[in-house]
Order: sequence, then C-alpha cells, then structure tokens
Amino acid sequence: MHFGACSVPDYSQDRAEQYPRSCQADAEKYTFGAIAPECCRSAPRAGTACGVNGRLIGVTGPSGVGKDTIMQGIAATAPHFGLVRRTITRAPGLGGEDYEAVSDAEFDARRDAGGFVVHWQAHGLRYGIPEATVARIGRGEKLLVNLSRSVLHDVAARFGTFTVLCITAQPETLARRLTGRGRETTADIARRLSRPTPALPDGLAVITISNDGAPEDTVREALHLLAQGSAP
Ligand SMILES: Nc1ncnc2c1ncn2[C@@H]1O[C@H](COP(=O)(O)OP(=O)(O)OP(=O)(O)O)[C@@H](O)[C@H]1O
Ligand SMILES: O=P(O)(O)OC[C@H]1O[C@H](OP(=O)(O)O)[C@H](O)[C@@H]1O
Repeated sequence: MHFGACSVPDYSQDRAEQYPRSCQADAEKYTFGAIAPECCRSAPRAGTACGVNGRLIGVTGPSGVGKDTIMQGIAATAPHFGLVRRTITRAPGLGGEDYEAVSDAEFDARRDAGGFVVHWQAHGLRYGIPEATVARIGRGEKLLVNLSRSVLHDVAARFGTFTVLCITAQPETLARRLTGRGRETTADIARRLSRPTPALPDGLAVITISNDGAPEDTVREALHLLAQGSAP
C-alpha cells in the first residue's frame, strides 16, 4: 500500500515549507490544530498533559479492522502525526506494527515502576502505553496510538486533548483480513472475531470511520475529519 505524502490537503503550518509548492497553498487553510484544543483555550485540568498543540488520538476498533494500517497511512501521508510504540508481551518480529516485545516479567517490572500510562490485557497478551507519551504530548506532538476500547476512559483522564478515531468494518471484512494477515492461528482468529464489542465511554470526542474500502480512502477521510478539530 502506498500513501503519497501529498495526496490530501492536510499539512501543519510550521512544516508547510517542507512540502512541494503545489501543496503549500493549502497548508494554512488546513493546518492541523488551527482550532486550539479546548484545554489550551482555558487552563489545563490538573494532572492532564497538554502542550500548546499536543494532541493524542486513540485509534480503536475490532481486531483486523485496520487500525495499524490506517495509523501508518496517516503518519506517512501527514508526517506531523507520530505513532506511539506499544510494549507488548508478544513474540518479537511478528509484524503488523512496530512494537516493543517484552516478557511477562519485564512487563510487570515496567508496570510496577510506573512505566505505563495505561495497560490492559486482550487476546492472551498484555499491552502497555509508555509513560513517556505524556511528555511527548506535552512537547506538542500529535500522536496516534492503538488502544483497547476498555482503557479509553482512563486515557481521557490523563490527556487534556484526546480524540478517539473509531474504525469499523463489516464482519466478513474482518474475517478476510485476519486470515490474510496470517499473524494468528485459525483458532486465535475465531476467538478474535467472537470477542464482544465493548461500548465506548460517554463524553469522548469520537470520529467513526469505515475501513471497508481502500485504505487510501480511509486515510484521506480520517485526515479530513481530524483536521476539522472535532468529531462530526
Ligand atoms: N482498507 C484495507 N483494505 C485491504 N486490506 C486492509 C485494509 N486495511 C487493513 N488491511 C489489511 O488487513 C489486515 C489487518 O490490518 P491491521 O493489522 O492494520 O488491523 P488492526 O486493526 O491493527 O488489527 P489488530 O487489532 O489485530 O492489531 C492487514 O493484513 C492489513 O494489511
Ligand atoms: O477489543 P479491544 O479491547 O478494544 O482491543 C484489544 C486489543 O486488540 C488488538 O490487539 P492486537 O494488536 O491484535 O494484538 C488491539 O490492538 C487492542 O489493543
């Protein structure tokens, strides 16, 4: 899959000069974050992280829906978006995403030392979001992170500016993609497909987008909605 760096008009103003002249005309109009996040227009809530333009975008949806594919597409198309590297008790090098593979013992040690903003279990694995993410957002980075729907409430409490990008697809699409990816066994895939869909917590800014079509189309639509600065 190829995501051209200039296929959508969404460029941060401070990096606009790095793009071809044909893209610069749109840079100011579509500057991501031109609408100041709510927490930056008023005093940040105590204990939350918020840089001047820092923003965390939690990407959620069922296994195989394309969260990592779309996150990588967004970051490739609009490089002012970065990705959070998750810590996972998964064997190394299985692909799909750039993750830090750790043992259960190492995961416990990191958690006990306060090394994770949030952590959760799913599919027989444990996942942690590095605490360093808070400082990155505080420095003004715009980061995408693949999150379990079960931790959205806790993440929202830590980050003043938090948007959920909820990706959906038809059940038959999920089955086809998980089989095609080939990372899990047939039994694992059946378990993933039968996993109940947790409800999203109330009160969050949620952008819902279908990924049944081409990934390039999903990326373009996601960037368009994110650039609006709020859920539709
Ligand atoms: N729009 C799309 N069209 C075709 N194939 C896609 C599309 N989006 C993702 N895929 C493919 O579907 C498979 C699953 O995608 P991906 O790993 O990104 O899903 P995920 O939601 O991150 O899954 P998980 O939660 O299990 O990590 C991959 O093989 C990916 O290449
Ligand atoms: O169903 P919920 O709890 O929302 O998501 C659970 C987890 O499932 C997936 O795991 P993986 O990346 O396929 O190992 C997602 O990345 C997420 O972390």
